Amino acid sequence: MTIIQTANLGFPRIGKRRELKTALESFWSGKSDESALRETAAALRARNWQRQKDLGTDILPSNDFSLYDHLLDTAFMVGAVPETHRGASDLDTYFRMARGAGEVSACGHNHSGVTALEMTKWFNTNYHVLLSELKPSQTFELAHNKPLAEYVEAKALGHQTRPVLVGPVTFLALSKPAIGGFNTLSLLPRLLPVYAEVLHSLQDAGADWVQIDEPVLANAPGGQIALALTEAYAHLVREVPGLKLMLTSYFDVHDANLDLAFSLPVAGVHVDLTVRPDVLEKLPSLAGDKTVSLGVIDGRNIWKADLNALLARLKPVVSQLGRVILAPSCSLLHVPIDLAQEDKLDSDLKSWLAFAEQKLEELAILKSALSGEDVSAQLAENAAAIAARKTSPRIHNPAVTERVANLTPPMSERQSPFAERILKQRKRLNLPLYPTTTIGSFPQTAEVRAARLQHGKGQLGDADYDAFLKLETEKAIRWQEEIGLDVLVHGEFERNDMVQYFAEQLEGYAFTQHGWVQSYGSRYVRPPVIFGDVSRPKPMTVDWAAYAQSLTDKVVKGMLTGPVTMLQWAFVRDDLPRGTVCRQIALAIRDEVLDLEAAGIRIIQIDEAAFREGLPIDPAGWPAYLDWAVDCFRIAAAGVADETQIHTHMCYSEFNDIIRAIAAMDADVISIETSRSNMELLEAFIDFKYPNEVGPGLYDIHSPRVPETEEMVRLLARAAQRLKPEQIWVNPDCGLKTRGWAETRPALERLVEAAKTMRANQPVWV
Ligand SMILES: Nc1nc2c(c(=O)[nH]1)N[C@@H](CNc1ccc(C(=O)N[C@@H](CCC(=O)N[C@@H](CCC(=O)N[C@@H](CCC(=O)O)C(=O)O)C(=O)O)C(=O)O)cc1)CN2
Ligand code: MET
Ligand SMILES: [Zn+2]
Repeated sequence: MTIIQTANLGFPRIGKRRELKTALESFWSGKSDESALRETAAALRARNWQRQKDLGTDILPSNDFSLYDHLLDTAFMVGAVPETHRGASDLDTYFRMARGAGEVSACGHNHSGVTALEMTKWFNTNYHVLLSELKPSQTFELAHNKPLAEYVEAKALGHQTRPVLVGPVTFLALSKPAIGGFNTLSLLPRLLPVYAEVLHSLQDAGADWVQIDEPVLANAPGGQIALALTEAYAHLVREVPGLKLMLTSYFDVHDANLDLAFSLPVAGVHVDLTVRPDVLEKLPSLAGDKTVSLGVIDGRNIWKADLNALLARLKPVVSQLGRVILAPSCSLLHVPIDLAQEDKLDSDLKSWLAFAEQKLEELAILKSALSGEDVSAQLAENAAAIAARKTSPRIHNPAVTERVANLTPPMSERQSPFAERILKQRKRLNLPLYPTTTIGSFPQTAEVRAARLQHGKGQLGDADYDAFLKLETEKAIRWQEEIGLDVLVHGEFERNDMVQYFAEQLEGYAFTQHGWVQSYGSRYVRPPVIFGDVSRPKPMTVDWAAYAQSLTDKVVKGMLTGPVTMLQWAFVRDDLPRGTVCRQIALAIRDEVLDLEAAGIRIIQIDEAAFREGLPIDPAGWPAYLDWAVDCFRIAAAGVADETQIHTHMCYSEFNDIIRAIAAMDADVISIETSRSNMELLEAFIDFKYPNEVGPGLYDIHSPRVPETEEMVRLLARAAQRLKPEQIWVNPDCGLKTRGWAETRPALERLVEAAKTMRANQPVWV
């Protein structure tokens, strides 16, 4: 008889009503103290444990909570704290690492100037982790035993938990080497004793299992990862005998790494079977005496699982295994908490969905069914919902299917090659060398958000809200004119989020009221749900763009979110290939682009912030993805005349390996992030002889720090050594929505100065 248990790998931290965001932002603004923040955090943890238990979860995670980010917690645990970031208290230090520090004074200078750690995407998700910078002389110590504290806290509440740690290899692999040529994995021997100490303390406190997450197992084998994993787990199992380790992979697992994971001396291995369903049948032969944890419920999407289909596949495998754990594929951090809060969702659609809590219920039903209990009623209900969704007429729009089927290659082609188009554009736009612009959004101030909230609640009428937004837009236009920016933006004041705003105006999408998912720190998003064929009933941005353009003689850029990003930052239907869904969106954006052009908008920016994030983790899947992703962008952009200039924007620009695809998108101008890497990211563009124009981001908008003019001139000069001057645009590295005006004003004034300095210093022959 197989022993079957359910487990969760991690529960969302933010609270059903974003209690963590409220508590953090109140603490940061000085409105509440550390004890209030800690109290909210403890209440959230207590509630989460109890709730998971009530939903039938046998194995509860602890240390899955974080005040900001779990990778930062790991750095903090092992004492990887830069001297420069030490603050008045531990918590102060922690937040200085997360957010940087230093008030911007009236003169716009940041006098203490502690910069935040670099952020990067957590594999292919929209969650960001903070990267520690490690030097060859780095040492580690057990500085903060948070895993123990949270284990003990749960125990005092009557819960035996399975603490969660980011594994030592993943931590090192995601750290930044402080000097070139240094491999952070070489620090493993110094790190392992600290991990052993943590594990010992957990064992002494009563833990029998610990979950160690090594999502690096998803990466293609290479470097020294396999060696490091072998060394790490030999060491930890030897040093802490008797404590069982559940080695956890998720998001994907490379075949060679699967064999490796099962060859390590750990007691259990977790596999994400939603990304690798084919692994299920291999498990009985791989398992040996290990406990396998089956990641069967999708932790990245919000569709109800087909429980009957799952059971049919699970039954024969489970009977061959001595002990199995049923689990979500990954931490539930990436999905909203509770569907029951959504009282405005259409009831059909709602019956097709499962959020974190509902996913745990699904696990409990699976366990009961596999244990021979009668859950026929629940299974019948699930079958009915799955069948209803498959056959619902609401998800199909024959006109959309037909339009996608009728796409032809010319629809992805601009009229003329870049070299010809650019001449026509220069003539029409008449911009100076080193044209200055911004990425689109201006500060979403408390006032702007409050007006939107009031409008949503019906307390501010449509006309008043519209008048308010028009005034904000006009002020932004006037100010841009005043400081001398060349290409203006309307400021995006009317938008809640760059994806949600468009999704709300498209058919085929649905929205939640409370479906928040953490993106980084206290910044959350509410990913829309693509449930049906996507189409655009009417123009979405034309009125705002035309209004802004009517205020000025300068060029105002139209601002759109591209199809790949619209797809990537949504919960996407799983009954069509992603490439097909993306083509539907691309056609909707194409219509918008053409309407903007017809309304006299001369530059149209199509943001593809999530373009890189959409790459499959396994490079074997890259060509197929890039093929449709590039085509979708081109479908969206290519309908315009040569004279209309198409811009795109990408943040997190690790471009070296996909520069060909970036060039193939054939945007006339691309703005990218390069400021934190001192223009090194431009290397890809130079090596490739990138032909089109580029706006290398001159300063990091994620920090309140205001750069000096000279700093931006220096960066521009570096860019000018790498690209032709007439290729270069001058802009920040992303939108300014999370910033305040206090730092935005001086930063952009200096950016304009920097461009002027560059123009003045041009050799005459240019
Ligand atoms: N989807 C998405 N992913 C992205 C980005 C992005 O812009 N969008 N940018 C990159 C970085 N990630 C980010 C993620 C979120 C935010 C962000 O600013 N989020 C806002 C929410 C944005 C939003 O949806 N705002 C709504 C709802 C705002 C809100 O919470 N209103 C309050 C009341 C108003 C208030 O006092 O704030 C409420 O409803 O209770 C609106 O403005 O209408 C936040 O957490 O605060 C920024 C960057 C990568 N991924
Ligand atoms: C995350 S990319 C942001 C692009 C958008 N146009 C903005 O400026 O906010
Ligand atoms: Zn950006």
